[in-house]
Amino acid sequence: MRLIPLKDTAQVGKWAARHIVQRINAFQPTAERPFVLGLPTGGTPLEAYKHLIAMHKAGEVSFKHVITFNMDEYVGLPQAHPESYHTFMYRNFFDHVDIPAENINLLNGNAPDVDEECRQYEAKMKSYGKVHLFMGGVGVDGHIAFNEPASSLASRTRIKTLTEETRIANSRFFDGDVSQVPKYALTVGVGTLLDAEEVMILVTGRGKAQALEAAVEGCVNHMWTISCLQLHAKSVVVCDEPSTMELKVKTVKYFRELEAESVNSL
Ligand SMILES: O=P(O)(O)OC[C@H]1O[C@](O)(CO)[C@@H](O)[C@@H]1O
Repeated sequence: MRLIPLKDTAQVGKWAARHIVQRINAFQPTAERPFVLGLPTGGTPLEAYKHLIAMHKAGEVSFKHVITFNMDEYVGLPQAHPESYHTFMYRNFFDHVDIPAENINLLNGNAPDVDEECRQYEAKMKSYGKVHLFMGGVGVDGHIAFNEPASSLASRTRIKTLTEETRIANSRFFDGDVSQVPKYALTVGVGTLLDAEEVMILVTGRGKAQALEAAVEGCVNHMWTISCLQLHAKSVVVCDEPSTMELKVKTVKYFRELEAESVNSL
């Protein structure tokens, strides 16, 4: 695992965007051989999306031959709802870059048969071979995508019940009213994420400190599904200073020295 200890949210977003752009450009995608990118929603990746848009507008990257798969979507929320992950993605990213509509994949939380929807999503992902890079965030309770505590570390895309903690955390997007936050979501599984060639997780804010500790210093455990990163051959965690509050000083120092070149390049 790589841990990139940065100062603040702005640096985390910039580092993440630059990493994605480097990966896409090094891959030299074409229509026949597209780059497959997994994407999250939430407050954490907003800075990364802003930087990706800026880099696109500066001519540094094209998304013409990039296929995207989003991590998750609420169940039962109309697609056009301002807080659906569908709306989020178009508003914060897709509407501002050159990605063709047919390259965008989002789970349909209103599908008449959600199990079939999830099966088809996995099958479509597999049809491209693999996801080359999956970007994600982490929940306060350590969930990765919407794999809440005690999700199987072998899980695939499926419907999940959201915990009260997650619904309270996300109520900030629903006028602070928990009752408006959907109770269920469709989400890629932990196993789905582990199949990606590379997983990059962004962690910002004091509220995520315990989750970061579980990811980096804890044991692999289904109660903190973020800890699955320790099983991945190529995972990178990009974090800000407040989120490192629960890590040992020596852990942060170790990674700061190890990643000095990368951190100082910002
Ligand atoms: O970035 P936020 O808003 O704290 O959200 C955290 C988490 O919520 C989810 O976005 C739900 O998809 C998680 O995957 C994400 O990491």
